[in-house]
Amino acid sequence: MGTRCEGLRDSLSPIAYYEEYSHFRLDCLKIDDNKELSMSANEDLAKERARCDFNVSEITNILDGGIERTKQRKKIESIALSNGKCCDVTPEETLGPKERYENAIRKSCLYTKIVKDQVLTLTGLEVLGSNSSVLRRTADAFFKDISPFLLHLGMFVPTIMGQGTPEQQSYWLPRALDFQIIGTYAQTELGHGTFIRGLETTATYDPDTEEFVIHSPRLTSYKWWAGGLGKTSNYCIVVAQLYTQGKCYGIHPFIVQIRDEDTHMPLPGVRVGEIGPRMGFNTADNGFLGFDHYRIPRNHMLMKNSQVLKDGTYVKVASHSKLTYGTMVFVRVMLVNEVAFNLAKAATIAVRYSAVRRQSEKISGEPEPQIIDYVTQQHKLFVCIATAHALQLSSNWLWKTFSAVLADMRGGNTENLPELHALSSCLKALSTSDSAALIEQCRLACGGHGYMLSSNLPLLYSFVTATRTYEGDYTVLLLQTARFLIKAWEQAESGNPVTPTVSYMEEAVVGNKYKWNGSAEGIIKAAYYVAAGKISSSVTSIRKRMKNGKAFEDAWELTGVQLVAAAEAHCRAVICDVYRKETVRLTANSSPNVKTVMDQLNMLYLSHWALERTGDLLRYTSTTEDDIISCQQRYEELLAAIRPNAVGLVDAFDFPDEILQSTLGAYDGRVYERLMEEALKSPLNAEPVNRSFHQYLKPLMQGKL
Ligand SMILES: CCCCCCC/C=C/C(=O)SCCNC(=O)CCNC(=O)[C@H](O)C(C)(C)COP(=O)(O)OP(=O)(O)OC[C@H]1O[C@@H](n2cnc3c(N)ncnc32)[C@H](O)[C@@H]1OP(=O)(O)O
Ligand SMILES: Cc1cc2nc3c(=O)[nH]c(=O)nc-3n(C[C@H](O)[C@H](O)[C@H](O)COP(=O)(O)OP(=O)(O)OC[C@H]3O[C@@H](n4cnc5c(N)ncnc54)[C@H](O)[C@@H]3O)c2cc1C
Repeated sequence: MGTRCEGLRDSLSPIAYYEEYSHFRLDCLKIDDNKELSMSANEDLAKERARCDFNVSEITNILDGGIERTKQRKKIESIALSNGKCCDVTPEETLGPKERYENAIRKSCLYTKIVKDQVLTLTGLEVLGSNSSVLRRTADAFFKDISPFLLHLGMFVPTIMGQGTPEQQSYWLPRALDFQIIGTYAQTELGHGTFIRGLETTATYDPDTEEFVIHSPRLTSYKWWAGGLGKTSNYCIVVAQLYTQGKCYGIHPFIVQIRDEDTHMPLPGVRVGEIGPRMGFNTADNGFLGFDHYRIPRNHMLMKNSQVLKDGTYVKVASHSKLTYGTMVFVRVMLVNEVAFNLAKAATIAVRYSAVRRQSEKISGEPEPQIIDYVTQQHKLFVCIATAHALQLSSNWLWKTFSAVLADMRGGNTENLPELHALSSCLKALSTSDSAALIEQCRLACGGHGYMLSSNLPLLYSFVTATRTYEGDYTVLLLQTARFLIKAWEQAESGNPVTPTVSYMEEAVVGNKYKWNGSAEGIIKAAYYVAAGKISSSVTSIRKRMKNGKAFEDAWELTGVQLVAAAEAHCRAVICDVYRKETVRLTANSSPNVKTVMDQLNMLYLSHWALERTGDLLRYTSTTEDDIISCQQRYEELLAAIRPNAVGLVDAFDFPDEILQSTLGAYDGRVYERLMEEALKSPLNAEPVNRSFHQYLKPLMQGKL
């Protein structure tokens, strides 16, 4: 295709060039007829699939959580995709902000109707809970960016379920699940996101009318950011400082109607709008919201964990003061799965493209190699596949832990909540941070074409990098985990029992140095020793600072960098451990080749992180330089071993093209054809000469401006 353009620009006048160009456009569109560029799949990809030595669907089933889950997912996908209305004729990224939003609403309604009429009847509510990733995955066939309804099912409904009394649930849930009302979660304000005890919106109880008066006392108290708030939602959860009988009881959740159910006009006393263009999330109408002494009925306070009686008496029901934060914990757990899924998409795009793309010469005069044959490319990409597995399996494990703690709490036992909070915080922080960095690595691995929006890599990045910030910023959440770790260390030091995920401390407090052994179990143990070493160093620093006269808070603050590193190391060890154990468990009955390739990926992940942290290994364990050299050698052997199966491994993620939405990553590998097809949809190609030529360019070029 390149040869058709060569020299055109040099030999033709601009107008002739455009004329020639528009002719060229038609030629391109005729490519299918004259077979100059084939419609058939790329040959290199076909060869890659032929050389794959394991059964791809076996790994698909493992990742889905079993063969039945795969069948159900495929059924749901086929229902959604067979509808045929999910694809945009005009790429959504080429639309203006209003059209983009309107198109997103059109598709959200269409998708919701399919889910309500066809999916829920098939699966029941399970698809909204433990199996919700199926719906999330299918939704990506409809939205390249984000649905304005994301927060409705993602946070509004879960908050009612987690914070509402049974009566409140039976009133609100049927309306919400039937989409008679659409809601969001408005917690963050202009002035405060992280420090939620500092929120400024007030909810003051008036016993005379049995109402709460919701008020935004100043600009910084305006709600800011909630997805779907700007234009879509007519209800929302508002998190506000509760005042009753002259006393403030801290933040509580309220259900607040903000728009008329019929006209959709904002109600009197409510000021609502959209916050303006963002790095991503541009179809999600993130909004602002302010209240002017706006009244809501008393029973719109979500009262499962605490209540305000008719006379204004405050009653604490819950046994743990942080249960109001429950929705955040739930979403943090969900996000680990969410980013694993997006990283798997990026890896699929980059690996397939790297099998199609040929560049440079390894040996003079030889054909250009597929770029996936460069070991540096393998180094960039295979860790992405392995990390997607690691995070997917960790997310399944975290979900099980979450469900168990939730079941305990239903029986009034909150004993394991601190451990769940520490785990969900650090796993959310690390999974989002790793995924964002690796999606960007995938984009870079695709060279210039990765920069095209049609590759889908930039949008995946803009979405996933936001997950590192929202639902608790990376640093802030790791510091939460660090609080738990420091306390656990002190417990272990004094010989008291500690909870399962920190049991490694019991051995480490004795002060042994771990001797490296290159097995999977050995690397995991070394990772735990690194975590223990960093926690111990942090404790020593805090104590030293306190000994020198600092208050605990100051000593803690000054040790912040070490504390974050300690929490990161702890979380990395947990991921390595869970990934290993789950791989062994899930492949126990697999065919030998599946076992081998899953083991290779797992070892690759472990060796990768060992090599990334050689300084820590040398400092906190008895690892030697020779050990590092042999680890590096093993890592390079693993790259070579995985190479023939790389395309098979990303095929196992089983993304239909409609969900992947990428010119570079489609199953058939027709990369260049798709790039050109998408380019031709650019609004700038609708006419040969843009009017700005006559208005500005021509006068400039002819000296008449
Ligand atoms: C797939 C669905 C996609 C949905 C899309 C979502 C779009 C985005 C939505 C949002 O972003 S919504 C807004 C989310 N906002 C946040 O996440 C705010 C982050 N901040 C916090 O969570 C908290 O403020 C804080 C950082 C945890 C601090 O809270 P606080 O100041 O109240 O506590 P501390 O004094 O630091 O700690 C006291 C004590 O409480 C324990 N703790 C804190 N949080 C929890 C919890 N969630 N559960 C259990 N325990 C908790 C903490 O560990 C301390 O314990 P001790 O050390 O004293 O024992
Ligand atoms: C795309 C997107 C969607 C969102 N959707 C919603 C939504 O639907 N509903 C909602 O309520 N909110 C939403 N948010 C808001 C989000 O939850 C907050 O932005 C997030 O919790 C971070 O808070 P912040 O913006 O106040 O950052 P800040 O707290 O101001 O953080 C700024 C910097 O200060 C550092 N910092 C802050 N506190 C500390 C500390 N104690 N110790 C050390 N460092 C600290 C942070 O690490 C960070 O580097 C959304 C945000 C985004 C980007």
